[in-house]
Amino acid sequence: MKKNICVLGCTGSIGRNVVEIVQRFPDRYRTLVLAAGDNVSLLAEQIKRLEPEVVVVRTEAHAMQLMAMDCARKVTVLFGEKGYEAAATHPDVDMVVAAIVGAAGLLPTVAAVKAGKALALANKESLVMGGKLLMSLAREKGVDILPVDSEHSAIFQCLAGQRKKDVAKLLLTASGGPFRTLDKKSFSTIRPEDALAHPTWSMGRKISIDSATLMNKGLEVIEAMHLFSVPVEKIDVVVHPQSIVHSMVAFCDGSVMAQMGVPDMKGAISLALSWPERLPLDLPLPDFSRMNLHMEKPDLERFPCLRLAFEAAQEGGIFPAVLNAANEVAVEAFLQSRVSFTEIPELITETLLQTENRFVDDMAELIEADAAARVLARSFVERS
Ligand SMILES: NC(=O)C1=CN([C@@H]2O[C@H](COP(=O)(O)OP(=O)(O)OC[C@H]3O[C@@H](n4cnc5c(N)ncnc54)[C@H](OP(=O)(O)O)[C@@H]3O)[C@@H](O)[C@H]2O)C=CC1
Ligand SMILES: CC(=O)[C@@H](O)[C@H](O)COP(=O)(O)O
Ligand SMILES: [Mn+2]
Repeated sequence: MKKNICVLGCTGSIGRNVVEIVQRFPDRYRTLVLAAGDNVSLLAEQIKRLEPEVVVVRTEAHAMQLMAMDCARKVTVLFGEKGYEAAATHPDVDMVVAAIVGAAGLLPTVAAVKAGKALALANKESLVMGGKLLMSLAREKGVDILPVDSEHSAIFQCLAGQRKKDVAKLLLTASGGPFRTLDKKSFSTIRPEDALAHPTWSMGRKISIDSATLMNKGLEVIEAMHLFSVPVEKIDVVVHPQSIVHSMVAFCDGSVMAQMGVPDMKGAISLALSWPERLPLDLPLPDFSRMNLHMEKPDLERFPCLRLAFEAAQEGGIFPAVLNAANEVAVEAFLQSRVSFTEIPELITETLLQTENRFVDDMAELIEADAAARVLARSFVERS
């Protein structure tokens, strides 16, 4: 039987890869629901190719624009928060791929879990913000969360068939980003186009900047804590510029398992769609005969975002959500050239310092904390 899929964030870097895989395996998958943000023209193309029943866009104006197009005649067009929720909970959908970027992905992801849908999770921000709540909801609903993030997919694969009590450490690999070897004195002159040029992966704009500051790895540490129920003390980051080892797990007997492959997200995405099966993707194998795999320690002094994320993970409460919100504001401001590269961690630090931490037990409080952190962070952008 075909698996009916809803792709949240179908027009993004992850979403386009999902669409490619679905088109390649039409006997296995059908995209019943496609949810984009603002890219109406790409969504229109995807509608022609995939013939979904339902599509969602961010605004009513986008929905009107789409409905005026020939390709959307037979499609139900929805928009906004209610639209994403309807998409994620559509009764005929078997699996939701959560690939909206940032905090905007939280509510549809929660809706999918509440509706008991299998979840292929790319949107790491939802776990950073509300990991405890989301994971306990998933347990309550018996929902399988299949990680799409390459490191978490790697760890998931290394853990398969292992006993949790035998795990000594999760070792998350980081490429180190485009400035791994750059002198700290030059950091203040980094331009958005320099930071967007990721050395190994092709990804959306926000995550590319996060990789350049190493905040991506910080967010991934928090994501791993929740996904694998492991305390932060059992998670290490290893810089590995070639991005061939996607991550590793060390066990109590000193054995270390690594998952490897070329840096192409189709591997992790297809595994989340097909687990426990594997699809014949024909990706090239890494050329080990020419490779000298390099690993080194992360430099927390040049990349303070990673340190901030470790600290927020240790603090818990609303701090990871505040860190995430401030980071989203800072990255957006950096992309608009309103703050410099070195001001990104400064702005996050200021936001955390001005926030009193507290522990919350519902999503509404978490969203309130996110909103308050954004107001603070934006005020720092205005001042800078
Ligand atoms: N790219 C990668 O290789 C990896 C990504 N991830 C994670 O996956 C997620 C997606 O990343 P990526 O694909 O790179 O991001 P992109 O920026 O390429 O795509 C983001 C997607 O989200 C949609 N979107 C943006 N804002 C909103 C909003 N407010 N409401 C609804 N939809 C919105 C966009 O729509 P539109 O374009 O139509 O406006 C687009 O479809 C992120 O959380 C990222 O951290 C994790 C591992 C690897
Ligand atoms: C592909 C993927 O999973 C990204 O999150 C990737 O890890 C980014 O690279 P960095 O290791 O540079 O953050
Ligand atoms: Mn990753």
